[in-house]
Amino acid sequence: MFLVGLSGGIASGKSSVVQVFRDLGCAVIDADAIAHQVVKPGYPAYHRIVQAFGREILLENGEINRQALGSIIFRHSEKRKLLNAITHPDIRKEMLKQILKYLVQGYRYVILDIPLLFETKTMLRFMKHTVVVYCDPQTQLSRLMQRNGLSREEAEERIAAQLPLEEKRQLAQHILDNSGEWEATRRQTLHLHSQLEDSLDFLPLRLGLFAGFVGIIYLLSQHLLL
Ligand SMILES: CC(C)(COP(=O)(O)OP(=O)(O)OC[C@H]1O[C@@H](n2cnc3c(N)ncnc32)[C@H](O)[C@@H]1O)[C@@H](O)C(=O)NCCC(=O)NCCS
Ligand SMILES: Nc1ncnc2c1ncn2[C@@H]1O[C@H](COP(=O)(O)OP(=O)(O)OP(=O)(O)O)[C@@H](O)[C@H]1O
Repeated sequence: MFLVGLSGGIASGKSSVVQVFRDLGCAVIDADAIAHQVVKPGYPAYHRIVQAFGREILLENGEINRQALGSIIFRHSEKRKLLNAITHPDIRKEMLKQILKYLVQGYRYVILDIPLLFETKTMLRFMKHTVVVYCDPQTQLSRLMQRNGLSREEAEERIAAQLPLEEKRQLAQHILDNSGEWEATRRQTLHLHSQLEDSLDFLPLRLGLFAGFVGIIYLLSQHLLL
């Protein structure tokens, strides 16, 4: 089994692309969804976050108010580092569990949607392929403002909390350009999917060729000996 690390910038279109892979039946691990899971009441990270950020970041039902926490951590880099230090080890453990689950289920590859893949680098070395979902800066800003109902300043703050998308683009093996119409991105995603599928055939093909070669040598040797 091999791992495919998929990343991008905030609101560049990662979740939309990942949905295409899901629809194709691929195994997908979503780091954002795991980040939401490991901070639920009762989980160890929940208590550490309440200790560090105070009860004012809680909703009435006791759950973490992610909107409130987000507005703190995207504004203050030291708070962001603190939240990352609390949550990232638990996120990594859960990702590892899910990788093992997919391995046992017999999937040949798993797509990991990790927004901070290139920032933290921890998971990077395990990826056979890396993919960046890119869009131009203006498109990213306007999609983020629209989706989250943010002012320009707030959206710029969130974009600045990550490595520039242009830099991520330079670091990835595969780029999906999501600056334009969705249909164009969907087509690129389908093409990438077939490339990944093809790379699956590589090992069985090599084994097949090797077995064929051994077989021919055997037959030739039998023929020559007779
Ligand atoms: C800040 C939080 C509370 C905001 O929650 P919310 O539901 O509003 O947003 P969501 O989780 O869907 O994240 C949206 C996007 O924000 C960006 N983002 C999230 N956390 C961070 C971070 N620590 N640094 C930079 N960008 C981040 C990512 O691009 C992500 O895709 C939440 O994202 C969080 O707990 N983040 C810390 C854990 C983390 O690093 N998650 C990223 C995946 S590893
Ligand atoms: N090609 C496109 N054309 C128009 N809108 C798009 C396109 N691709 C994505 N969007 C919209 O842009 C927004 C961001 O997309 P999406 O949620 O997939 O990004 P993301 O990278 O997963 O975001 P995050 O980093 O916050 O998790 C969504 O509202 C989505 O519907």
